[in-house]
Amino acid sequence: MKLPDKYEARMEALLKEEYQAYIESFNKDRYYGIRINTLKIQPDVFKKITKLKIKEIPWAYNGFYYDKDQQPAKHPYYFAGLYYVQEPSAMTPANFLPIEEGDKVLDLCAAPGGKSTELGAKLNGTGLLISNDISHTRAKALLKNIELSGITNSIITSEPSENLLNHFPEYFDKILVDAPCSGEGMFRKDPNMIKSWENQGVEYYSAIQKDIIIQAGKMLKPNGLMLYSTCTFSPEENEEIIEHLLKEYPEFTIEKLPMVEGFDIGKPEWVDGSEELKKCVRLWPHKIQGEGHFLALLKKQGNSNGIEKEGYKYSAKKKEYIELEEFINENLSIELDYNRIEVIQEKVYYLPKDMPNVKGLRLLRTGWYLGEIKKKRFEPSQAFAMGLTSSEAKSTINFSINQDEVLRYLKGETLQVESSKGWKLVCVDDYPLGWGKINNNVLKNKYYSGWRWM
Ligand SMILES: C[S@@+](CC[C@H](N)C(=O)[O-])C[C@H]1O[C@@H](n2cnc3c(N)ncnc32)[C@H](O)[C@@H]1O
Repeated sequence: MKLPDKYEARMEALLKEEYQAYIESFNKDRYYGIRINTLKIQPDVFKKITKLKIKEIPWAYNGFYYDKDQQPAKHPYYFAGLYYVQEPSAMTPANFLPIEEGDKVLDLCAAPGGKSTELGAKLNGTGLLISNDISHTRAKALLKNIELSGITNSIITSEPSENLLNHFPEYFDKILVDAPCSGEGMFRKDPNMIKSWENQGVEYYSAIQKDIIIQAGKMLKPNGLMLYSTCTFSPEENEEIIEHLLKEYPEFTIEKLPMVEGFDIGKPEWVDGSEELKKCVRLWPHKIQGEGHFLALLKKQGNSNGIEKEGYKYSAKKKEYIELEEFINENLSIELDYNRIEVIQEKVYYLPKDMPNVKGLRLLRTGWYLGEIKKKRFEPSQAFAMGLTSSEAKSTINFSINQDEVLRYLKGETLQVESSKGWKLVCVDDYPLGWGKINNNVLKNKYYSGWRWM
């Protein structure tokens, strides 16, 4: 791999005697990982049911390496949302941000959702997750991953950080800023990053990151925690950004992060910064089995309770959702708080508890999209299926992983299945994949066409 001369010279000047080991890491293979979605399955249970050859990642209790000749994204368990395919080092930011159930969490730069899906799993259906990305196109991929993971308490926005700040000053308990960066830590994984580094380098991103971290800081409640991460090495995008926050905002302190074997500390000497920066963490491809990353956990000191935002005015009217209620009574054993239902142009959503007022924001999703009312009938959505467990459905079609019907279902085929008439939650080994409707032992396939197995 040919790295830009300018880049090599910078890295040599920074790394000195370590530089050779760093450069040699480019001759080795990159590492591949999956992260288990604990909303759906625990890692020890997954280990028992999977045929993938996997090995624990030391810094992520739910992360596993897999061999590169395997294709985990081409497996029905992936379609059931049991795991997310993620570069191993990229598992650190969401794993190291201590989320507690009930927290209000912001993932500011969230697409395509590698970290949001873990934050949502840690919330375990409680609190609120706002996942945002300035890019509308990338936010659509985020939406898919949130839905596939079965996260039901999230709001997906597509806004620049300053707009979010206008809505949410001192509102969040936890914030993840996985900042846009020059991507130096991903050169081995994705050589296309080199071109983009040459086009928009370190200084371009450093200026953006300085704005973003200050805006994020203002959205954090006193006593809240914010994790800043990048997948790049340049001090201008890492220690310098943290130093900038501490100068502008002396209420912030750097908190210690777990140090796993091979992790390196922050480098104050690279930015003429305070010794505190040593509490930041650096991941290097020549020291660990993963790509490059930078992490800093920041606490905002203070003792107010933050600024409570005006709550959302739930306005559910029974006549709007009567078909949904009928569908649930007939097919499911779940209890919904019907006050939280919202119907917009026949589309039915289950809004998060403690939903904030989001008027004026560009929204891709508010809460759990349950389905559509079509001709006085409720038609459940793919996202509804993904947020359920098999035991919550009164009637399922449960295929075992070895049955060829699983792939045929995921490809959208109509299947012959002996079963009673009506809606069925179609599952693989008891994990929901989507909906089907039986009539005369024929399963009409309701798997969302945009997600089909190709
Ligand atoms: C490193 S990527 C995020 C990856 C993501 N956290 C994940 O794990 O899948 C950075 C993201 O920041 C977004 N971004 C850039 N500028 C932004 C801004 N001002 N506000 C919010 N998002 C921004 C980009 O569109 C990009 O998707």
